[in-house]
Amino acid sequence: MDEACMKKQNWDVKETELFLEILKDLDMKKCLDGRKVRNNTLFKVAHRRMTAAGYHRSVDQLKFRWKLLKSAYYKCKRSPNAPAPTKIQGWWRYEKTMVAIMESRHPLVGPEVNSDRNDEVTEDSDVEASMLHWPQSCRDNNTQNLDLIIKMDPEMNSHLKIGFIGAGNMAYGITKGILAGNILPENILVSAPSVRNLGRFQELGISITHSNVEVVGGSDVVFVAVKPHLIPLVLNEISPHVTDRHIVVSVAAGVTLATLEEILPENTVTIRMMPNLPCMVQEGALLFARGTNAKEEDGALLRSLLHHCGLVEEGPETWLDIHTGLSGSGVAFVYLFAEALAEGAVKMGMPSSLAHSIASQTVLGAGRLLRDTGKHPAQLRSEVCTPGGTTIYGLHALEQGGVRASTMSAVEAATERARDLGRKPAAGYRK
Ligand SMILES: NC(=O)C1=CN([C@@H]2O[C@H](COP(=O)(O)OP(=O)(O)OC[C@H]3O[C@@H](n4cnc5c(N)ncnc54)[C@H](O)[C@@H]3O)[C@@H](O)[C@H]2O)C=CC1
Ligand SMILES: O=C(O)[C@@H]1CCC=N1
Repeated sequence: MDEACMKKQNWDVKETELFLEILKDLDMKKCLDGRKVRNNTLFKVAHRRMTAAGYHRSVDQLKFRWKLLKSAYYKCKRSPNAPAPTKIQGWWRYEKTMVAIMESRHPLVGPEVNSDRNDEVTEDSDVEASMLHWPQSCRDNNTQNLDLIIKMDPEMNSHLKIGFIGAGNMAYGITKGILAGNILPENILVSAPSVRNLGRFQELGISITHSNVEVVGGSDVVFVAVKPHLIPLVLNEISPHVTDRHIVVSVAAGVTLATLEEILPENTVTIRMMPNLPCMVQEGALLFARGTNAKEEDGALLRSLLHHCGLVEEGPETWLDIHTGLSGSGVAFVYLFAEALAEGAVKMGMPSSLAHSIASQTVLGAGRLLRDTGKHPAQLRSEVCTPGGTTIYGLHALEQGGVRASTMSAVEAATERARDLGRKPAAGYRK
């Protein structure tokens, strides 16, 4: 719906009631102490929920409506016997919910907040002035912010429509992680040119299509999960259909935000992300960087959507290629090591299947201990090494084989390759 059309439409009772229920449900009282950007997050969540329910209002329109409602509330509070406020038709229908929202304010709210008592507004009032505020306590800690957002709205993403362009291993891994959260399969749509990879998505109850454009038309968050050399082709195809409703997330190795932004319409919210395959079992390691138009709340939304995939971190774009070497590809380096461990045991006489299952459990156990204790790997290594014992003999052999240097070189080579793909996306990339 275009903006001019939206502006002309008056709010009806059902729409206003839904809006207030959403604000009440989002526990607005927690957001009332002084931060514009947090406030935007709340209205953005409300916007997405309203859209999912079929009401197409912009974030600014929601803020303005809230401001009028708040103004009416204060008028009534000051003069209970005065005639009903005229700015909100049928005010009496909303009064109870407004009281419930306004009078359950969070104890953190300071005097600054009460300045909104002066909100005597007209239709021409400055929308920005109606900003709500977030608690000071969640200002500088991303994880805490995320937790708060999710806590505020455990259903935050449940109405979001998620699309995948490309139905390969990575799309499948991320999908499995997302489904472990509160997204239902019917809210996901996946496209690929052939049916070859789509069957396993169907088995999860996910809708499939051969049309990338259909995916964009039916999604709020669009993951582009095709091989890097196909990114320009796919983005050029979907570009005319991308709007400000969308967050476009590319997971393609090497492909830069600049490339995404160059092809997609101006102002598109883009995010570049590097996941890894263990998303499939909710043990992924994901790093993302936001594009020029992606706001902090877009990052928060992505984190909350993906937090069942595993560790989700945000960083500068320059780290994305490094993360590709460390973790995107690093998973394969660990598999190679696991395979070699098992082969060593086979060489010494153990049956292959037992050797492989013990190798995988060894990698899993070592990884969990490393992550859960937070200890440096060298510390844990020393805890395994008895002086003159077996481990130090084995470690010596590994060092003689240059395992440390070759592992570092592997991360370096994969990082450089990702950088190279970013410089010339089609260079030597094979399907
Ligand atoms: N496999 C991995 O472990 C990781 C992969 N990535 C990235 O994820 C992306 C996808 O990689 P994989 O899933 O491994 O590849 P894949 O080859 O398993 O999947 C690619 C998918 O794209 C589909 N496709 C091809 N042309 C298309 C088009 N024009 N429109 C829509 N779909 C099309 C294919 O049919 C296939 O389903 C790559 O860019 C890669 O760099 C990132 C991190 C880890
Ligand atoms: O090998 C690749 O290019 C992709 C990116 C990271 C893992 N797999």
